[in-house]
Amino acid sequence: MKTLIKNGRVIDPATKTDLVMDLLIEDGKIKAIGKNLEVVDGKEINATGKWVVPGLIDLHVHLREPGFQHKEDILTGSCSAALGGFTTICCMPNTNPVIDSVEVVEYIQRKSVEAGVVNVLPIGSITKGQQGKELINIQEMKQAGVCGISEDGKTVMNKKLLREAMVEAAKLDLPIFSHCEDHELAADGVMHQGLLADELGLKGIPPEAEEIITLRDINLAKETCARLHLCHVSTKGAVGIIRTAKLKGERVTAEVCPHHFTLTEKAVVGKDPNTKMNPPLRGQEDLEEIIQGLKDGSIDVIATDHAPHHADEKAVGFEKAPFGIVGLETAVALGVTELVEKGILTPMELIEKMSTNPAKVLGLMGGSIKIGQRADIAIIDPEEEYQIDVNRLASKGKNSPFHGKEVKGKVTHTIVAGRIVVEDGELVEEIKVRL
Ligand SMILES: NC(=O)N[C@@H](CC(=O)O)C(=O)O
Ligand SMILES: [Zn+2]
Ligand SMILES: [Zn+2]
Repeated sequence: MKTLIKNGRVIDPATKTDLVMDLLIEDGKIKAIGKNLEVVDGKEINATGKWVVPGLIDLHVHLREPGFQHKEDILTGSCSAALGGFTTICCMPNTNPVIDSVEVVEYIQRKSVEAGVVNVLPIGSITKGQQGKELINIQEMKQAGVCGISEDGKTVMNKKLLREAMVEAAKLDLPIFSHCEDHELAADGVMHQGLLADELGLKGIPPEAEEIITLRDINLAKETCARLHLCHVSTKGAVGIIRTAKLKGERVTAEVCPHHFTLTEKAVVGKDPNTKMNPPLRGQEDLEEIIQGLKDGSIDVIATDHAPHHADEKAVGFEKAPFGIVGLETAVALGVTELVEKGILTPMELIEKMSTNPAKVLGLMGGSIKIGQRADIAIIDPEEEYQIDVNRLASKGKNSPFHGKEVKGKVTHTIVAGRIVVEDGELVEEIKVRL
């Protein structure tokens, strides 16, 4: 099977390539890159005016299976990822059962291979059942194939236990994905703490809840030589802490989510439960610092924190609704619209944060376009304008604050190991029929 992508703007941050070229895929691998390539017995994709980029990698996805398939399952989540241009996704362990055993890791691996859409890499929990009491068997989980460990949704509040986990993870060279939230300070807050929360009569989550744990985890990682990756950074102070740590040469990486560089707490005014997520939408100064962090490299990665919930679960009012919004199918559009169009990041910098840097965090090949490598590729039309419509998402979750938003930038093709899974902005027929 051969596929020739003609005349696309090939953007590869790994080799600093940004040139209009052709790309030939053969037997699942990148066979050639250059001008005027031809194929006699294959498929041709006209990519004129489009970006041809390494398949996007999302370090932060909630697939909800096992246990919460009414919110999402491995197949629908994988389809949502493919439509978003992602060829590899890492799934968080807050499932039921939690990803704390080899059986659950193998279940997810089997189901994602059966789904056959994108690469799915499970993230193990740090403690058994995410109960914060007893460490999982990290070595056994690494052997089973987890790409990292995380307590996402929670923080390991016991510092000694976390330190032990870091020591073990460092030995195994396994990254720790840290959800930074001091449980006592965040308590029963539902939005960013401040004047607006007071006005709306809603309990606030103070920025210090994130910053104290960010600092704690950086300190522990420094001492244990653990590979620390900070999830969904949302505050000005946290960006500052990360910047300082990096200046001191500490080995820490950090991600932000599209909603945190697009919206502020002002979006919460109508108390739409689809503006409720953890960490919450913050203030204008926080958003500006996140953008500065993206620009100056303090923030390495853009991850979605795709957190689907059922409409009925969200329809119980802002205060009671669960935290989380979907993100896989809107990330590229928000990146193009909010960052590239506004001159904050170049197209190459955007792709670096959505593919090359996530691959580095995982210590994986990929995140680049090199001859001989597995052909995980996305094609993006940066000029296509449209309105986000949650009813068209492949995800079971329709919980997005971006319904109706005018955006620019659409994923037209996603190719996983040489196989086209998304074509002209839609899942290919053989996958669609299984939904
Ligand atoms: N981000 C969220 O608001 N929710 C996530 C948990 C998390 O990422 O902390 C979820 O699992 O729903
Ligand atoms: Zn989290
Ligand atoms: Zn999460």
